[in-house]
Amino acid sequence: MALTGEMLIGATRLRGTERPVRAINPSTGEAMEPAYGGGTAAEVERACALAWAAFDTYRATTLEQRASFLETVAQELMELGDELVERAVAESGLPRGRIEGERARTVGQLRLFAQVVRDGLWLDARIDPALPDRKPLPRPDLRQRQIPLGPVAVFGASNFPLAFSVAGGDTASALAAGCPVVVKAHSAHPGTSELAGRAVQAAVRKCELPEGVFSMLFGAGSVVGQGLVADPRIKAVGFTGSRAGGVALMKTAAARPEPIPVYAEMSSINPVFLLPAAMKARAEAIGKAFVGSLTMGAGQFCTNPGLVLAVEGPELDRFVAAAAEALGAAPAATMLTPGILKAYQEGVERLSNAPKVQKVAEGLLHNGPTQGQAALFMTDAASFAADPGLEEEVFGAASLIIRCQDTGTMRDVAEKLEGQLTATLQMEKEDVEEARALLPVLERRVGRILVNGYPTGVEVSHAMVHGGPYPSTADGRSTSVGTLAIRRFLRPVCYQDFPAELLPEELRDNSPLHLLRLEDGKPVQH
Ligand SMILES: NC(=O)c1ccc[n+]([C@@H]2O[C@H](COP(=O)([O-])OP(=O)(O)OC[C@H]3O[C@@H](n4cnc5c(N)ncnc54)[C@H](O)[C@@H]3O)[C@@H](O)[C@H]2O)c1
Ligand SMILES: O=CCCC(=O)C(=O)O
Repeated sequence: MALTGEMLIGATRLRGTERPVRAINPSTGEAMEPAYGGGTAAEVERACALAWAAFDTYRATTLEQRASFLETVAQELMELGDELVERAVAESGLPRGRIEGERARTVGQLRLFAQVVRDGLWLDARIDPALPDRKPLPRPDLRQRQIPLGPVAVFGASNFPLAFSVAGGDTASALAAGCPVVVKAHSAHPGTSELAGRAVQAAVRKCELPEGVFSMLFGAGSVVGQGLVADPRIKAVGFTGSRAGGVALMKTAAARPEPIPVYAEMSSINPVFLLPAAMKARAEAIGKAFVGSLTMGAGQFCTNPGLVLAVEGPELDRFVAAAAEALGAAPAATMLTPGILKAYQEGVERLSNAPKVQKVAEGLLHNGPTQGQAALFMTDAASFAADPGLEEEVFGAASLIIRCQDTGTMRDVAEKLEGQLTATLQMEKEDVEEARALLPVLERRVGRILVNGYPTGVEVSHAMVHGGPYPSTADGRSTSVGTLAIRRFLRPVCYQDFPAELLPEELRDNSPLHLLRLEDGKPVQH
């Protein structure tokens, strides 16, 4: 498919007139064709108007129609074949195997949401039958279901050009909920975005849905991004990126005459707690595996383990020696964009110059135009507490070890950490009491707690939580990965004393949908 450099507004394609961007191949430094002109307020207006016009028709689609639409998007993505993979590799600098895995994850999550839509549990149908004879007051007939919020603005993320981008998790969950989507494509991978966007556009056409179910705009965050979030027809936002970007969108959304939810996934340093018996038993193995997780994808994961806590002593020395050896052999890796490399280098510089922080290892020297060199630092708990800057995410393969006097100090540090996506415990049976004591602190601070694993590599499933308290996300009550992500784009409506013919199918006494419903407080399968 020839790339055109055009935006997708409903069923049409349109060249943007604002300053064009070209993708830079980060492996070679070369600018790639075609140029992508940016959108203006007029295109934001058109995409939002179409999305709003499509909303009532789209949300009225049957469960089967909507599920089959999601499956068609997955199919269209797969039919792009190698072209999608090659373009994503070229635009991101990520290896082919990683992009192929990401494509499988992307189509897998679309198909998983299709199953979720079909089973209808997300409608959360509830019926409290009328109690006309109840004293002192009768109870009315009350029936509740979830409905979609309305059009959603989705910001493609730079670091997952497929799974967190145009047809990624935010788009899949919003479409599953019944919300039209307007994507603000990320300028780092415009060609990948065009291909994925055209796959979604083709699926809309094939499934005979209203054209406004999906649009995709290129352009500046200040024009297209801000314009979308401020538009009164947009009712929610999905975002993965920088803390500054996410916070700017939260402010715009909160300042609207009608504020809307922003589900922004921003910054997390994902602490790893090395408990004493685990360190005694396998400090070297932990050190080596930790470096594998730290350097995966040039460290450009929001789940990257950027902080390690352990009790000082010979076991920690063994861990540091093993990690330093592994890191010392880690090749420099291509980062997504020159801007992301620069931010990473500045972060490493900041840690290198911080008083009481010691560099314990660095990866192999870079030899490409956009390559980042891994780095490992160490400090003590008091110095960490004294310098809030040490807690800032360094997006890339850099991590900071905190030497603690004892496990109580590890808990004290945990207690003061900002909200995180994940926390990891490396532990043995003998560490159970220490882990038990840490658990309440971690539950208050993070969205996912892992034992004897590493946080990178998020499973797309029903029980997954990829979220956490601020600033890891804007709203810690949600997840952006896994089927629970659909809830972000829904809200409950209650129908009181409705005649049967006016009720939605899922709430009728003899519903043809055969859903599991909560009837008078009890689950009933029809
Ligand atoms: N935690 C994570 O998962 C994660 C992922 C990617 C990037 N980052 C961080 O973000 C930095 C920059 O990377 P990036 O370009 O991917 O993220 P970014 O936040 O700068 O941009 C993401 C998207 O948001 C838009 N945007 C940014 N600021 C905006 C604003 N004020 N108003 C409206 N729209 C705005 C951009 O145009 C882009 O489309 C990285 O160096 C890294 O620190 C973090
Ligand atoms: O970068 C954010 C997402 C991380 C992720 O999905 C993973 O670790 O698999």
